[in-house]
Amino acid sequence: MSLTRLNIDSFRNILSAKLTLSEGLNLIYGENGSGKTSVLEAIFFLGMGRSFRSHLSQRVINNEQDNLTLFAQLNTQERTTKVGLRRARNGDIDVKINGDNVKRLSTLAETLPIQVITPESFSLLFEGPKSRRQFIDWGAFHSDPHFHQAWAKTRRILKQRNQLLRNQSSYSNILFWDKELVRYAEVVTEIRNQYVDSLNGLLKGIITEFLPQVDLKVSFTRGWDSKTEYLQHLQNQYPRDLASGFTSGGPHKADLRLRVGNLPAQDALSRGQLKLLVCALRIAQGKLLKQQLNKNSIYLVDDLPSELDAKHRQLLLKQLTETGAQIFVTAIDPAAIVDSLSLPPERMFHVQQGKITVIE
Ligand SMILES: Nc1ncnc2c1ncn2[C@@H]1O[C@H](COP(=O)(O)OP(=O)(O)OP(=O)(O)O)[C@@H](O)[C@H]1O
Repeated sequence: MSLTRLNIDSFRNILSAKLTLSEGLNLIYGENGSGKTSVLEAIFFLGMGRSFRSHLSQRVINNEQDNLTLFAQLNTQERTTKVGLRRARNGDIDVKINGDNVKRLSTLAETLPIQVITPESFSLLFEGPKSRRQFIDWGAFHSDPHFHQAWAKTRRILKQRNQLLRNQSSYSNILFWDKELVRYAEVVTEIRNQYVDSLNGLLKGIITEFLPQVDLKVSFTRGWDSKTEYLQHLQNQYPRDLASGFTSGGPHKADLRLRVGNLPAQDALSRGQLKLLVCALRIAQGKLLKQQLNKNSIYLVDDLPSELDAKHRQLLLKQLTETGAQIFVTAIDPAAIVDSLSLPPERMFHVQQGKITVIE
């Protein structure tokens, strides 16, 4: 799976670009503020309907325009898919796949499995469990078609339950919802657990190459006491939940634990090593998707050279290219990437003040 064409209109400082892409490595280079990250962000926006940089989608629309439009042609072995997205400043969003309107944005995500590695990816390890949960859920979503609905139901019921708690409802009123909650929470937890298990196998090999001295342990915690059935847990916690107005334990508290020896990974590793760990996790996800569904991810790697020495830059590029995935990397100095590759990148783009030229 790869993007063969990408049209960007009115996205950040890119007014108009029509790009023919390589199915292998695409290098995007240019000065600070030229628009390199915006190209990656546009691809992500097309796949996810949102930005990886800003929660406010209207920020990505060019300041002088009212709408942005993105279009891509996606090739798999079997077919060509055309994906288009238009986002207006008033919040309206139109998504089309092969000319047909698409209602659920998850349809887009299924079509485009995108992996992002940015300098902010460290948040995967630092920013509490939410981003680690999102990491697991990226894989759970792609590896099991039941995940999306079960997780959406779980969140809906949790919201309902919290409302009842805030209304001081008796447990007999809440019990009905708890039984429903348990049904979906078990599906979510089982898929997540299996996913982390499968990932672990692949991760070991990658870590051995990237961080050979590091004794990394990755484990999944489901979000409530490991020895108690969820229904029992909810019942036990009811008085406390009633006082806080919030369901304290459950799949909304699941986490991925990353430990080196006896320490959390972020306390044991340097910044460069953390970057490699994040890359290893993302590469393992891509490899697993390929193994499970024969689907390639698309990698967006912003500012690849930063924090890495030449040897690790080389290793990372080698591992990324070995996934067989389409890769977009940005760098200020193209030599930092070109010199780390045995073959030149398949395509190079130079970005200057939002204008993109292909380097032949
Ligand atoms: N909505 C917008 N409309 C117009 N220009 C914008 C908008 N949002 C951001 N910009 C500008 O777009 C430019 C592109 O920024 P971008 O982050 O893509 O650059 P970059 O090449 O990745 O830079 P760096 O190397 O510093 O990370 C910035 O100069 C920014 O000020």
